[in-house]
Amino acid sequence: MGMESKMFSYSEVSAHNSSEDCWIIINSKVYNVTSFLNDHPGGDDVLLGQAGKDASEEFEDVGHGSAARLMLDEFYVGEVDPALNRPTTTTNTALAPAIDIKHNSPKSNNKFLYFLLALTVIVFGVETGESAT
Ligand code: HEM
Repeated sequence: MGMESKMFSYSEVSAHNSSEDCWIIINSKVYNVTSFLNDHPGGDDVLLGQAGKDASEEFEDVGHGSAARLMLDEFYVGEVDPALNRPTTTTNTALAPAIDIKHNSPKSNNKFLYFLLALTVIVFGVETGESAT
């Protein structure tokens, strides 16, 4: 019964995307709502529409009351790892695998690689600028 919470990546959560196994993310917390699908006052279809995804905005937009917020604890299974956090737009995630291949550690921090890339661009920019003058 440790206090530490289980960490999941977005791709791990996204595998739980069916009516037999339905996880959703709300405000960086992961909820297993499989058993709640039939009981949700807003219907199972809206939950299944968000299955395996970040439903923070959708959850807030509905204006869920305190009853709904209190229920969240019941379904809590862990958190999404901030280091593996990505926007829900699919465009950016496409970059991640290509960068991971270049790095031998699976725990590699892509932010650091992006920083190095930015630094390289800046340094080359300055060099080019200097030689042009
Ligand atoms: C674990 C997550 C969720 C829980 C525990 C939950 C719980 C509830 C509860 C208790 C209500 C009744 C009204 C209230 O108390 O505010 C409700 C209504 C509703 N929920 Fe959720 N909800 C969850 C996620 C979602 C998501 C992700 C969506 C949208 C994609 C959604 C859409 C709705 C809608 C549209 C209603 C209104 C139904 C109506 O008034 O006819 N819910 N929800």
